[in-house]
Amino acid sequence: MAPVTGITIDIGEKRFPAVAGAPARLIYRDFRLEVAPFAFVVLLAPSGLGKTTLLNMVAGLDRDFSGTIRFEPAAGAAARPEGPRLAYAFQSPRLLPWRSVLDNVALPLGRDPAAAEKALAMLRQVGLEEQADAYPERLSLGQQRRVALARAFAIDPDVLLMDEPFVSLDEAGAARLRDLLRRLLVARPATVMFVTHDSREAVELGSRIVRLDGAPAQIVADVAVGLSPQQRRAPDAVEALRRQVIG
Ligand SMILES: Nc1ncnc2c1ncn2[C@@H]1O[C@H](COP(=O)(O)OP(=O)(O)OP(=O)(O)O)[C@@H](O)[C@H]1O
Repeated sequence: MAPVTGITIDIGEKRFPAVAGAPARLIYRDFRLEVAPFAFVVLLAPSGLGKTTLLNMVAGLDRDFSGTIRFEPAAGAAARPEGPRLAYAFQSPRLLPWRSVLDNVALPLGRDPAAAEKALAMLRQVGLEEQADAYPERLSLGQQRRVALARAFAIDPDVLLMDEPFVSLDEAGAARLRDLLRRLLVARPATVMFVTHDSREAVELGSRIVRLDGAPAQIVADVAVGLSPQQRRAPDAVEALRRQVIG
């Protein structure tokens, strides 16, 4: 099993300079968040607050900030010499339109000789084996999001970063994808940071919900979710916790 890692985020300052008429923006100052190995942390915040910016910094895509992001293997596990395996599911599925569904899933596996076989096994798990040779444009948005999940899990990630991966779906479609995500994580546990502005989605998925607000962004609520899988399906329990989170 993957040496699932914890994440210690310590941001001194993150700002965006002024561009074309828009003023400079201070997004984070003295921001600290520790994510335990195997946690499913949901970051809940209104639009434009800096959630995507935070994931980009954790992913190493944005290094223009002061502070540190550290990954530490779970107790007893050895760190990978090459660093943790990170998967990032973006807000839009970001599939390559000129590659087949299978090739899109196989892409992060690089030169692994078993890449095609592994990608097909992942597609089977997300229920899209029959679409392996299709091109992404032929798929519905829900199916494209499934392919994006298959691609994220194909590398057996230690850390999974997810930026509103289920937006723009109808509620039934989003619920099916949440179920699928839960099943995939049972098979391959990972440390998850999941961004959403949907408090119900947060309660249904998270083991911990961190709500951000203000500018610069601060943690205004940090709630451990102690619901059993059955309770998560009970509207009353979900609603009670949702109210606790949004205050
Ligand atoms: N490259 C950039 N240059 C300047 N400003 C930026 C840049 N990227 C983001 N911003 C600004 O920083 C703020 C935070 O952006 P971010 O995308 O992290 O928000 P978010 O919380 O993820 O919002 P959303 O839910 O709408 O995606 C926004 O006001 C955005 O306009």
